[in-house]
Amino acid sequence: MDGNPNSYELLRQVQAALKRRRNPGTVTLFLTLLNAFSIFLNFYFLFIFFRNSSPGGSLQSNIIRPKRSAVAEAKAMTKSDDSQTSLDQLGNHSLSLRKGTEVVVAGEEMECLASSLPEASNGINQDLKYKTIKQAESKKNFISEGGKISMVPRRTVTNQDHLHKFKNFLSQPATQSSVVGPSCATTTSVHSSSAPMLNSLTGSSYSHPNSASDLVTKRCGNLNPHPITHGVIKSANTSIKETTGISTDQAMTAVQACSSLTDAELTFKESNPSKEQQGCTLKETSISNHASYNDDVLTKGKESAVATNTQPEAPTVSSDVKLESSKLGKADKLAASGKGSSGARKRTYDPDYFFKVSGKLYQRLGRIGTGGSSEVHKVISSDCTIYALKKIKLKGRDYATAYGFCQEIEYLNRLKGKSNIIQLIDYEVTDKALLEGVMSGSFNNKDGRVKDDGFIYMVLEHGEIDLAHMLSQKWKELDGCNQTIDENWLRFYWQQILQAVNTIHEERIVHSDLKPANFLLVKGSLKLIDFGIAKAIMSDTTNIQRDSQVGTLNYMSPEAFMCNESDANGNIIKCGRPSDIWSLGCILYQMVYGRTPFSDYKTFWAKVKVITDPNHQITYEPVSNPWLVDLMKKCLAWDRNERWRIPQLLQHPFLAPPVSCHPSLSQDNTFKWLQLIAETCTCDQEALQLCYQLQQVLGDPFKLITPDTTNSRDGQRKLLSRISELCVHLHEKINKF
Ligand SMILES: Nc1ncnc2c1ncn2[C@@H]1O[C@H](COP(=O)(O)OP(=O)(O)OP(=O)(O)O)[C@@H](O)[C@H]1O
Repeated sequence: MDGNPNSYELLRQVQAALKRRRNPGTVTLFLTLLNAFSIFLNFYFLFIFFRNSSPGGSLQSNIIRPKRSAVAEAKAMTKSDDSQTSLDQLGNHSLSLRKGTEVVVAGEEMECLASSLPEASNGINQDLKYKTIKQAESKKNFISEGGKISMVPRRTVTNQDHLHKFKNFLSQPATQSSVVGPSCATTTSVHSSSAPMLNSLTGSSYSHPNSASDLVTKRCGNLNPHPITHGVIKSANTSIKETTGISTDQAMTAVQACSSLTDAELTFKESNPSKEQQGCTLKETSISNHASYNDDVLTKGKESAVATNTQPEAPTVSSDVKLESSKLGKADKLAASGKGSSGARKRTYDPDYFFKVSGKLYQRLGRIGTGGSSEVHKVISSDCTIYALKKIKLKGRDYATAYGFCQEIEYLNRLKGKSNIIQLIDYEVTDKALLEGVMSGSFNNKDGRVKDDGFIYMVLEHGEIDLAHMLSQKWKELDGCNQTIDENWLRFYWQQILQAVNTIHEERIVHSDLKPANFLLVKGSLKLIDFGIAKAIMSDTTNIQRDSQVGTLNYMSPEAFMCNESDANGNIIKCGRPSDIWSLGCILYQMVYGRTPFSDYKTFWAKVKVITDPNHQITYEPVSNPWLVDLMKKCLAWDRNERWRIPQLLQHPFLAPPVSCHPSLSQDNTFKWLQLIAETCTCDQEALQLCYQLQQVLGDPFKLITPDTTNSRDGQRKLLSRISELCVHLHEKINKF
């Protein structure tokens, strides 16, 4: 009653007033009514008091508070992107809300709120939460919206909006941060659609199967039914020394090949010593390992050239391998074809997929080219280096030719370490007598033919593309543009060609088969290949006498056709360095005009006739740089003694910068003004050419008029009109600048 002092005061005042009005009956009745009203009021306030202090009194606020708290937390967490705790909470919240949405159709918010109450912080136990839900369910102030039963009171519409936002957030693709951490599993179950993508980004256990190394393993697994260890993959990837020009398949094949070879090496680390070759360590043990490995492949039916076997069976065959490797020479084919394998597993390699050279195995990656006498294959060694393997069949060839092929090995050995010559890595001549004869210079069976099924194998540095292909590509690019090959491109490669040939000439070797196909681009530089018909120059003479007439028709010098014949003076015609220079002239001609000088002569005899004719004039169409024509002429002089040598060619003005293309201009003061003009029109090739012609006419007028007409009016007129003609043209050109 302390809580209602004003009501008593009011009562007393009413009683006093009534007494003053002296109406006792009415007053008594009124007082009775007033007391009754007072008692009712007391009960009413008492009821209100107890109602407010009961658990039900705080219930409503509890319902609202955690609801707000949940939404606020959810909102806060949508903003949070890096707090681990918040992310964990997000995982819990998202799961709870989803559960509420799916299970409790009516009263989704209540279910959600009950399960989302932060138990530790608000101290409400599960029972209270249960009561909260029940009491809330029993309330009558629910609304129905659009046919959907909603337990949300009207005054919590704003909270409902937040919840919708929160749910929207959950239905969006999860952010990267949402999948990080231990909650990602939960998140994955909620975001089923985005889970796979998310998993690949996480650092959790989900991410592991998709990690980069596993991807490699998986990819390799597609090709290779057997698992490849991480170590093997790593080793393969890091040791591939050259991949240029390998297709993805080839690269994968190479990696697998390496993995198989490396595995074999790891497994078979036995007593065989390792050898250093060209900076690459190739283990002898790999021979037998490959042999055994490939025999496994064979036994399994030659499924694939790249199939690798890292299964534990490999070590068990090592002893067989060693026995077998000694018999490989004859047993290879038998083993390969499956013939002769009398139950026991043959431990040899499959020649369809591998080459064996000097006991080392090289896996085939594909055929690069076929020459007149050989096949060239792209191969990969056990240390994952790409090489070219040249295979020459000897059977049926005359010994002179076979001898020449063996000599190629000798020359390549001599030219080891020369940067512009293709490097010989390894070789094998199966006809040992032939090789010994060549090496010792004592071979004398030059008339017969090779009867045995012998081969020459040469493992060579691998080139990307040969000059013939480069040229045809270049001309294809220019096709229809009415353009000539870019002069700088020409200068760049011409210089490299000259330097390569100079290297062999300095070694007293004449190549004799120079042509664009025999210059290979290796890591951006041209290197000389194919010394099959090369000849060494004897020490007592500058020329060599050829045993047989060979070469490639379009590039053959006049003397190459007449080799060993007698000239008009009765001297034996020999081929030497100038013969190579002629071939270089043909290559340059092709680089400039896109065809060889004698390509118009189609038949063999027509070509022979025209090339050997000293009076034949090679046609040179005008080109922008007149020095180029001059350079070609210096190489294609019919008389071999007139041809320039390589050191001279390397100094030719064509290889010098444009302004100094006209050296005489700078040497003679008389022509200083011409030089100045030339300097101002370096961008205009026609103007440059006019300067050059003017300089020639002024410098050497006898090219235009004969000495005896110099003093005649006609001669002088002719000279002056030519000079003025050139000056007028040059003037017009300069006016256009
Ligand atoms: N080391 C190499 N790397 C890449 N490709 C090569 C290599 N050696 C040769 N080739 C390719 O193989 C082709 C034939 O090679 P090569 O000229 O050595 O054989 P050949 O039988 O002597 O040919 P030919 O005598 O007809 O000129 C070359 O034109 C070139 O395209």
